[in-house]
Amino acid sequence: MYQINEFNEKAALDNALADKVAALLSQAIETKGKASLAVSGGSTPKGFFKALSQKTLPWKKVTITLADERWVNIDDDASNTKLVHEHLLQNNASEAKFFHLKQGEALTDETLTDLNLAAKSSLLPLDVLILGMGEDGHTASLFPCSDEIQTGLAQDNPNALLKVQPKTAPHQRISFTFSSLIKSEAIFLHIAGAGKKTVLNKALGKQDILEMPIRAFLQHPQINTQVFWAE
Ligand SMILES: O=C(O)[C@H](O)[C@@H](O)[C@H](O)[C@H](O)COP(=O)(O)O
Repeated sequence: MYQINEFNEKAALDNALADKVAALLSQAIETKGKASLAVSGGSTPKGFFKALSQKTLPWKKVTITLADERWVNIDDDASNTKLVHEHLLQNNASEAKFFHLKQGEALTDETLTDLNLAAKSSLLPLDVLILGMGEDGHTASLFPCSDEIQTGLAQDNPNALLKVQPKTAPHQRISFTFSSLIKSEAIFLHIAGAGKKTVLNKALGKQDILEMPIRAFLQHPQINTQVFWAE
């Protein structure tokens, strides 16, 4: 299921999403003493990150991570870790903890196993998940072009994370699996621009999740993905 929340301009969208996420994180902290948030990279979220970073909440009790990461050095401009440190882990949110997906030099099977164990024990299920969407309907690093897409979307995949080698985007990736992301308490799809609305309408028009992986979230019968969109 999904619900579309439309805004007249991106600043209003970013502020509304930041308000909503701040409230959900505060609620999780009140309920269980901690909260976890996974965000996506790309160009869309910078304004949202800045707005969220300025919110007043017990940030020391929040752990932030990424829905996916490019396996590059964290000082590389392509790094989502760099993006989050420069735009979200600032201001009040600088007190939050960060769970690094990019750990070590090579993404070896051993590294992946260690990350899976750590994510499952200290992070999952997520309280709040912010997804982006590419023009091809990928989300996180669940790319339709990748050989790993069926594994990445498998509802019974016991793993939290997987390696992905997209064919239409640069860099080896590490991504949370659909099976781990769909268990998030609250899921948002954050998109902006007319082009992304066209992609969203295409995603809503058919069922094939291998063609457009974002469909696996939008058409899930129990999970209500909140789409936040502005022109
Ligand atoms: O690592 C990444 O690139 C993201 O996690 C990816 O899933 C992103 O959210 C979409 O590609 C949308 O990116 P834009 O916001 O740049 O359109």
